[in-house]
Amino acid sequence: MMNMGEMWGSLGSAMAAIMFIYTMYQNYFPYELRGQIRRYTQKFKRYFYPYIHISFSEYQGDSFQRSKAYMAIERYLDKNSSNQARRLKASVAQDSESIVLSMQDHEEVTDEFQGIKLWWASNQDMPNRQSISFYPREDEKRYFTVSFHKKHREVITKTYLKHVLDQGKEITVKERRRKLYTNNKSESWVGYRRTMWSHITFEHPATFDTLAMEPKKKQEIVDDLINFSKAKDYYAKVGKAWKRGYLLYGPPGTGKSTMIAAMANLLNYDVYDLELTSVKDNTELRKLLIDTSSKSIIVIEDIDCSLDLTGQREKKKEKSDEKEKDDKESIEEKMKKRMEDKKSSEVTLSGLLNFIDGLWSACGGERIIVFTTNYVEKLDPALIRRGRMDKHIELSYCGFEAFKELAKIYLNIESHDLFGTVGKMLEETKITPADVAENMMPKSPREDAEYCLDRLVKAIEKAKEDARLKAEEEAKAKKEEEEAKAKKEEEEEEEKRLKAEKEKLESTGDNEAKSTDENKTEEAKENGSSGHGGI
Ligand SMILES: Nc1ncnc2c1ncn2[C@@H]1O[C@H](COP(=O)(O)OP(=O)(O)OP(=O)(O)O)[C@@H](O)[C@H]1O
Ligand SMILES: [Mg+2]
Repeated sequence: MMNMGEMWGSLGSAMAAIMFIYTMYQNYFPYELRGQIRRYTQKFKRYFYPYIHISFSEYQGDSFQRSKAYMAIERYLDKNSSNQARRLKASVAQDSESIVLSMQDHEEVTDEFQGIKLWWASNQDMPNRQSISFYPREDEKRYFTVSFHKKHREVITKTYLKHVLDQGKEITVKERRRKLYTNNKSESWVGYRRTMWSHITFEHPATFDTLAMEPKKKQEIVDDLINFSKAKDYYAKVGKAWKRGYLLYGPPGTGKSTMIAAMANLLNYDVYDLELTSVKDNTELRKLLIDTSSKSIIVIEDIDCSLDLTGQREKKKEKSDEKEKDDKESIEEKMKKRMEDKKSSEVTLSGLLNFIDGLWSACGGERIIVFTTNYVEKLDPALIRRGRMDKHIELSYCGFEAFKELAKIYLNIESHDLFGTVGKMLEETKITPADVAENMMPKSPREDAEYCLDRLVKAIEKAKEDARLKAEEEAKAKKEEEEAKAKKEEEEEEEKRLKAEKEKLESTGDNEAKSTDENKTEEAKENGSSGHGGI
């Protein structure tokens, strides 16, 4: 029989032996073999325990891209494992500024779902050191394994894994830096890297809080957007592609572009600013569309100028530009330019309609399409019918409600003696929120609320006066035009009258001459016959 002291002694030696083996294992055992050992231990375990293991590789098949599922699981586990795993690695995730902690290879963490316990392990297959590989994936075969009891197979495969992927994707979207894309001319689409779209980080500060418009209308738009972003299942149920079209229309400076930025910031979407004039034809348009990512806003600004159906602004501009260049450009150059212009404008209305609601637009899902225009009445009704452009939003001149919001944003005030005056003036005068904002923005610390409001009052007075003068000028021009028209009509009338008179005179002159001739002939006849008769 061992006494207590001996027992503690042998326990201590056993512990020391284990510690020794562990240290040897950690320090001297070849790293390459450790993974193998772990694998065999796992195999052994699997033999005895009724567990199911599902693994997700970092690279799938021949693809050079990391598997989306692997990346989603990585982000999901990062969030859930960093307080469980002991060995973590830190990195800066792509498109994100924050440091991401993720579990090291061969670490294991647990997760729980609807009361079911699961084990996630991150594994790495040992690289074959004998061969040198060009591709990273050949060298580092990483994969995640999830293990669970086989009685939960149904729940895990059908619900849990979807939950993990969705959550992972959501985390990625939340943490990423959003991008603002613009389309390149198709000449740069070839080569090693396809560059249909160029991008920069999207950092527009506009939000719906800083966008001044009638609060009720604003809330309605915000609700509409949030509703859309959460309605994946609803869209699937009713058999519609998960996209929504918004038409923003109104005069320049009323906040259309600002609203797009606010939409992107609200929903955390990327923005694709599509310049239609640099798209060659409908096929290119389709290619551009399928190269956009999900959770994005595709914007076509000034749609009335982009297509051939209208095109006032662009054409006017081109005409005046052309006039200036007229002397400098040779005829050949002009011809060449015209040919190019023609070539570059082959996007048709039907092409655009297909772009919006054709089959391709359903690929990828969760997209918002926004058109902006200053002249809604010029657009083809087919383009803006509901279903294509589901929501029409008018952004108009600054009303009192919008003014109050701007005063709060720019001057941090909710009331002032001058509010009444401004309110009354805004009812009578058309001034854009851009002008109101500009006048209310303090340009130096000395410019307080009173000073800025005073400046605004003067600006509205000036706008009113300008509008009055413009109206007067227009009325004068109209009157002059009408007078000129009336005068011209009068002159034409007079001319007609004179012509008719002349014709009448001529015809009477002719008749008289004719009748004189006839009389003479008659007389001659008579004389002749009497003469003859007299012989
Ligand atoms: N409703 C608004 N609330 C807050 N700021 C506004 C609003 N409307 C315009 N602004 C300000 O005016 C500036 C111009 O607005 P924006 O570019 O959005 O006008 P727009 O309607 O897109 O004009 P355009 O038709 O010429 O493109 C913005 O920088 C913004 O600060
Ligand atoms: Mg704009």
